[in-house]
Amino acid sequence: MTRSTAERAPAPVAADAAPRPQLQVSGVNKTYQARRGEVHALSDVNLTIGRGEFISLVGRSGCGKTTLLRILAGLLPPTSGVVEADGESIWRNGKRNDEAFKQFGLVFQDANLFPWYTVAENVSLPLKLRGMGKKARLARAGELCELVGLPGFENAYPRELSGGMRQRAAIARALSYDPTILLMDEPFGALDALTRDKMNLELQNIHAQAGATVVFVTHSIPEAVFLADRVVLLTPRPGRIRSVTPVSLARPRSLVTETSQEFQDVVRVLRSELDEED
Ligand SMILES: Nc1ncnc2c1ncn2[C@@H]1O[C@H](COP(=O)(O)OP(=O)(O)OP(=O)(O)O)[C@@H](O)[C@H]1O
Repeated sequence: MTRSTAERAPAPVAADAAPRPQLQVSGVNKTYQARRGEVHALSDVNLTIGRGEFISLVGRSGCGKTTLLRILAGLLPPTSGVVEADGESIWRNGKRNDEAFKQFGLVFQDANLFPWYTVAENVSLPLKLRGMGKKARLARAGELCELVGLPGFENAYPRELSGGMRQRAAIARALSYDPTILLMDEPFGALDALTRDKMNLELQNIHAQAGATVVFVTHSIPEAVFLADRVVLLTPRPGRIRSVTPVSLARPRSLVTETSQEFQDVVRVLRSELDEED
């Protein structure tokens, strides 16, 4: 296992070298103006994310995970620094580049489904907003329900679904317009342990099929390691990248993977890094 600390933005590459990374975070800082004074939430964050890569973001409460994800998601401007998707800057002078954000899908801890819409209507809502006709978008919703493990629930209402099923519908909705980048903020944080295990297995399959790049925020180190190609550990006050740990466990991973020595070694290293902060 090779590891790097506080990854820096790479040097520019020649035109004929490897393709450009999908997401590039360079020198990002974020300071909030709070009543108790300034909060330096992120300090000099540098990260390069490849196409199709699965990145888990972990760290103690308050280390800036959500702040970083919200900056990537176009919901919060950085105080300084650059974020690029496919070489396009997604923030310009504090203003969002809406064109660049069309390729992003977002999933949060709360599924945020509209209770008066069926699953299919919720899942296909982004397609409606993009002007797709009803027949085509409901057909697409059917495919997505299949993909996320909700076949036969197209006409159910959110109140008829379990928490895990609602999160599946939220993932299907985020995938409806084929985003190339999926940003997920503790999507399974409110689920019980067994459902969470199941959702992790399914997310792995969805990621393999949809091929999107994923940035996944979690408090759970085992969950982070199970899902990720690389785990990014943030430390607080101010939030900065402490380490980037590649996870080379073979895919597809199963629950048996978690009993392997390699899995447990990676989890132990990350836990001990967190403990060093105490
Ligand atoms: N709107 C805000 N105004 C002022 N300070 C904020 C605001 N949002 C976050 N912060 C502060 O910025 C820091 C990073 O917060 P953030 O929510 O990004 O951390 P986190 O790692 O996602 O935490 P958690 O794991 O608890 O969700 C914290 O010190 C937090 O108090």
